[in-house]
Amino acid sequence: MILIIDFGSQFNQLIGRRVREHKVYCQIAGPDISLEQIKEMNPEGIILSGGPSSIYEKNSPKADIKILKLKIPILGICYGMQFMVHALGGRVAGTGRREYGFAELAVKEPDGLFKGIEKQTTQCWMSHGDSVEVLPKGFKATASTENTEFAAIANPAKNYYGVQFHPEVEHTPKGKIMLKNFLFNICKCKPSWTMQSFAQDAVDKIKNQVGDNQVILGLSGGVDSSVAAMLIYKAIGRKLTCIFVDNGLLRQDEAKQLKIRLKQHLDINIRFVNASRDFLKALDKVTDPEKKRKIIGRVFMDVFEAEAKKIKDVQFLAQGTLYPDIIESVSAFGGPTAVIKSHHNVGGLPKKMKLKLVEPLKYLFKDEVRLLGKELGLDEDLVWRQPFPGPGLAIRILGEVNSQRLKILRQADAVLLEEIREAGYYRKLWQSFAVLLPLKSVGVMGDQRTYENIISIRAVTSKDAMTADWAKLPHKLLGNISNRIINEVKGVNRVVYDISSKPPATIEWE
Ligand SMILES: Nc1ncnc2c1ncn2[C@@H]1O[C@H](COP(=O)(O)OP(=O)(O)OP(=O)(O)O)[C@@H](O)[C@H]1O
Ligand SMILES: O=c1[nH]c(=O)c2[nH+]cn([C@@H]3O[C@H](COP(=O)(O)O)[C@@H](O)[C@H]3O)c2[nH]1
Ligand SMILES: NC(=O)CC[C@H](N)C(=O)O
Ligand SMILES: [Mg+2]
Repeated sequence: MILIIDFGSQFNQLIGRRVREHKVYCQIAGPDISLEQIKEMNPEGIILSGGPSSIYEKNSPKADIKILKLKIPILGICYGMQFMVHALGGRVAGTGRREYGFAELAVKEPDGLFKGIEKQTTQCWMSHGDSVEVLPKGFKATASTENTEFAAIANPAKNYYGVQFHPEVEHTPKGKIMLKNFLFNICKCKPSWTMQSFAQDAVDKIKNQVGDNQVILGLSGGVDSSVAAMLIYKAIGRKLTCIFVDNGLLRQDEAKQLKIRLKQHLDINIRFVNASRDFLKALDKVTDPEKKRKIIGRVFMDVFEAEAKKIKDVQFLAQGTLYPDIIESVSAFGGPTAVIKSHHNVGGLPKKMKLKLVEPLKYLFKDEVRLLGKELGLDEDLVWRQPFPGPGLAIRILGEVNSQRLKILRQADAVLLEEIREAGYYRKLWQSFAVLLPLKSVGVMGDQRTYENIISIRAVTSKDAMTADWAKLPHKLLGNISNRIINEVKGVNRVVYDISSKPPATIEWE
């Protein structure tokens, strides 16, 4: 396995992905990971990620410099390389020669990271203000750009490599080869990590973690929690009880349909709990998005704890949390990445919890979970279900959430989904849904003045929800959706289309 030490780069999840694309398992840890922990993990190689800080600043994140004595190959990327240089006695400084975006990389020798890259120059993608000025002993420059003499460095005797640019982004076209060289030629990894081996590993880990205890799992009918349920069921069988919570924030007929479907496809203990009243009561008059999310996280937990009490020996709560849920929710390792929004299952959880978490998917991305689902034999329909957030319609009703507004949004959303499905767009889109705005506008219907609600259509394409683009839906389809919503949903007289990407917007509106 490869250990990635995260200094707060926006791209660290991408590094992980790239490593796994080469069928090598990896884990990401904060710079505060101890030497003992690293030894226990016994990685074949360590990748030090980039980060927003400058190494010569007093409080910049630093890993234990003893990792440089472990005789494990190291690849430092950007800040990661600067950390390594600084720790080994070289010099890093803000030279004023900043580089953002494309740069032409002149490779000195097709060896080490650059093995197989025959061409003398290739493109790379840069994002830095600091540069290496003096190399530590034993290092040489292996590539440079116009502004950066030490764009890539190596100490082959020790298997230490550093790059100032980012090999993990798509804009470095040969980045894949460089990472491959690091993994297979330098670290001598074997490409043996597959979804199958991941599943086996995950099952073993679950067994270890929970022992003879009972586990409850929040089952939403989405792909993540369904896959988590299958893994845990494999590990502990009937000691798993799934709990499906109707929080009153689900889409039209969803609770009913899910009940039927879940029973059909997953032969597992499932309890259905209707807690709509608790959720709606707690959300009464609340308009702030983060408050809504925290309230929902808390009520979910109240329900889970109450259910746990009804079963003997429950100490664990399992969830289908994925890596992007965590990235956006927490300021990673107390450090540099910012909180974007509190996903109900991560940042929305209460600080003190009686139940311990089991989250077998927390290092995976959605497309990986879908592959895993397929591998485990999960029903096609479930594998390809569009994601639906736990806080449900509450974060798609801007402003107050009440039963009247829920009714409007449910109807509009049902029309939208029906049209999207009929037009053959459901699977092509990451998500497609309706949002109810906290505004009214004037219209004229049957010669009468109306003053009614506005629905926004949101449809996006994405690979992993970290970034997303608004979908270029055909005008005819948009027209049909708009017509039908205005005609069929009482209380709506205007429909708009959201044409913002993520970033700078997010997929959900709250
Ligand atoms: N209605 C619900 N009842 C029980 N647990 C839920 C419910 N909604 C969400 N959860 C829990 O919160 C986790 C995160 O929700 P999320 O929507 O991200 O995942 P999912 O529903 O499993 O999959 P998808 O992203 O495809 O909807 C779920 O995996 C599940 O454990
Ligand atoms: O289970 C969830 N609990 C949450 O609190 C939550 N918030 C956002 N999402 C889903 O995450 C993806 C990214 O959403 P954003 O671009 O809005 O951050 C999108 O797919 C969102 O639907 C959530 N899922
Ligand atoms: N992307 C990075 O890792 C940047 C490193 C450092 N902050 C610099 O500006 O050089
Ligand atoms: Mg969901």
